[in-house]
Amino acid sequence: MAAQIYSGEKYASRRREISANLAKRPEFHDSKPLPFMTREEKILESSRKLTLISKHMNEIIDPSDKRELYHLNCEVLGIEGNPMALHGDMFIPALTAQASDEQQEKWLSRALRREIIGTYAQTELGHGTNLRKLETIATYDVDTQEFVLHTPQITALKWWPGNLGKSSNYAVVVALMIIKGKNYGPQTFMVPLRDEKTHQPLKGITIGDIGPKLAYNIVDNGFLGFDHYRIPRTNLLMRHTRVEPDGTFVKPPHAKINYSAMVHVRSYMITGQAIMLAYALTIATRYSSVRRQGQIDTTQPEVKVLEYQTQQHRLFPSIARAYAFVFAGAETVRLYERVLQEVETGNVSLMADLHALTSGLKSVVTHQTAQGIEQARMACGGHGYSQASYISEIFGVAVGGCTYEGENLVMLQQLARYLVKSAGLVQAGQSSKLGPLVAYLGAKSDSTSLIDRTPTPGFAEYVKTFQHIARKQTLKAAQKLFGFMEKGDTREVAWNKSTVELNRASRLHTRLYIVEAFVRRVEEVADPRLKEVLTDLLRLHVNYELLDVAAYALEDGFLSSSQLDYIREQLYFYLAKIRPNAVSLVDSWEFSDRELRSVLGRRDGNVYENLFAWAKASPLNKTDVLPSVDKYLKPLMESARASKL
Ligand SMILES: CC(C)(COP(=O)(O)OP(=O)(O)OC[C@H]1O[C@@H](n2cnc3c(N)ncnc32)[C@H](O)[C@@H]1OP(=O)(O)O)[C@@H](O)C(=O)NCCC(=O)NCCSC(=O)CCCCCCCCCCCCCCC(=O)O
Ligand SMILES: Cc1cc2nc3c(=O)[nH]c(=O)nc-3n(C[C@H](O)[C@H](O)[C@H](O)COP(=O)(O)OP(=O)(O)OC[C@H]3O[C@@H](n4cnc5c(N)ncnc54)[C@H](O)[C@@H]3O)c2cc1C
Repeated sequence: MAAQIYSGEKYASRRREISANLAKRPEFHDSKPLPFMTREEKILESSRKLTLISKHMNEIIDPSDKRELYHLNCEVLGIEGNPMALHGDMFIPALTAQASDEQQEKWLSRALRREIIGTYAQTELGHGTNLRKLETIATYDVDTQEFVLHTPQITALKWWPGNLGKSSNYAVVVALMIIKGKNYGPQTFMVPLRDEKTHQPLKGITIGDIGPKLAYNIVDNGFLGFDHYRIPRTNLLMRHTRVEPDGTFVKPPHAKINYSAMVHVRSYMITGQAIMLAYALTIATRYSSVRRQGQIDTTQPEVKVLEYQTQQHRLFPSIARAYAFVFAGAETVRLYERVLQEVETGNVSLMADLHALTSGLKSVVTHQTAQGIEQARMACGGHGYSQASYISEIFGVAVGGCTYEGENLVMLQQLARYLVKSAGLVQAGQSSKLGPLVAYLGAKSDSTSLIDRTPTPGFAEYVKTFQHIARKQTLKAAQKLFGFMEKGDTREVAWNKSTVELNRASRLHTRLYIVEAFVRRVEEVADPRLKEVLTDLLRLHVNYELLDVAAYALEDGFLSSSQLDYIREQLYFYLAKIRPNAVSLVDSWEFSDRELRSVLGRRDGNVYENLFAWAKASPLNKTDVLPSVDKYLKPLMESARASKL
């Protein structure tokens, strides 16, 4: 099953080898539990381990293999980030996709060797979503052939970029490019921030950390201001865009090619989110198979809480989602790598499809992942609330994905633009022009679903029902938009009046895609035992997801209430059928205890002994009487007692 999750036996067994290697190297392990450390201690500890990784990487992984590096980072550094998180996640991808060969020779090679540390500085105090209104300006000075970076007001300060505050000495900075008074929109520049020897900020640079956050606190998200700070013309990243010495602007082959680092993260983060969801579910499912509370049959002993249907309903649909997301994530990464290669040859035709797909997936997956992690926390009762479970940290890190790389409700609208265009083609009788991701929009729907009406061994009837729902909502939302425009609203006003419905269409389209990705993967599985288990999980998934959106199919009679009853019964049937495999389904992700960092979710299942040992290790328990008690509480109680006398 691990080979299914990790897209092949090769990587699944490499993960095992890497974990086994690390198990024998205590210097790579956390020196104490992360929840007991201050932010400063965590950053120091993470830097220590990062240095070890850099020194010994070649002994443990193939450094050219991104997935091996990712696994090494998960095991050793964990999810709370590290001082070079953005270096790998965005700085290198930005240089790879946007720097010219010459620039790559100069900077990318140094970045890969970790001679320099970089980040991606785009968001500002005043603007994150609306990139066209960024306020940092890069004005071209023809005389000196330099760009002058400047922060004209407080809202123009870069704000949020990961590892900008303290760790990075370079950044790919996004700024509005002004040449001879003309604004050429957001462009990307390679900018030195700190002296390479002393790490002191360079003259003209104001820089620092923005303070603690909900989670992800090992990362020093930072602020950055420029005071007429000069960089050479050749620091504009020039793989696709160019500015000649005389200030002539050479347009890229696609207007949004500079957004590639964002598309990179959106493509990869689907897998990252699936893994975080699977972390929380591993913890909660293992714990639920140890925790005994209450009886189902009063003549019998107390049961494991995993026997309760409500507990199964709380956890198993999310287990199915984690599998669905990891399968969909593998597809987005493949598409991203393909688009990257095609762009190299000047073919930008798939950029819009990739952007639409990743915008939708990013939004739906992060939202459902956060929901699933929070349910996993609640499934652990009181102990879920303790940081010993580590689920609150997993939630905090994962939920950041709803905001970063484009706020979810904004990114759903990006997909909606694509869907509306497609709906326009359908309306104009040009369905043959629809791309493969939206071809279903042009197909004719049956009048009713055949679920429970015809013997259906496969998933075709379910897929058709999801298609019907997504198609109906897309065409309806587009019609609403066109209707407002026909009545005289500008497109922008009409768009704003239709966005709730448009975003619903985007979600339904994306949920259809996730179901289809799951079906595609299950159909490929050759081993009959694995196929059976995955088919059960997929059955659970389609019934659960369909119930969740059933209103759309009920309102036009595509599904009847008796079909809905059938879907419900199927859901309950598969909850029970999956129960014996539940622990194996989470164990198949093969997370080591080191990687999970959860006292509650350890493989040995010794929950109570482990919790007690953890509590005893709490720094507060080093002394029996805390200084705060001596200083305040004792005098308080003493004076209360004295006043009573
Ligand atoms: C897209 C915007 C919202 C709007 O941009 P514009 O205003 O410029 O565009 P328009 O809305 O007018 O649209 C015009 C047109 O362009 C199309 N478009 C837009 N973007 C793209 C694109 N990227 N590609 C192609 N086309 C694009 C759009 O569709 C329109 O087309 P039509 O006219 O034809 O309809 C934009 O402003 C925007 O993107 N805003 C969001 C800003 C944002 O995302 N900021 C991100 C900042 S960086 C950040 O947040 C970093 C966080 C990093 C955290 C690190 C975590 C990493 C986790 C990694 C996990 C790895 C796991 C690996 C696992 C493994 O390996 O196994
Ligand atoms: C953990 C974390 C890490 C980050 N790392 C980086 C980084 O490394 N580099 C970097 O540059 N940035 C980074 N960011 C910033 C991040 O990319 C932005 O915060 C994000 O893109 C959202 O933009 P915003 O903050 O401007 O939100 P806003 O756009 O202000 O959103 C506020 C609300 O307004 C709504 N809204 C905004 N515009 C519209 C619209 N057009 N239509 C409808 N509703 C709208 C949103 O839906 C939301 O409800 C990070 C953020 C976080 C939380």
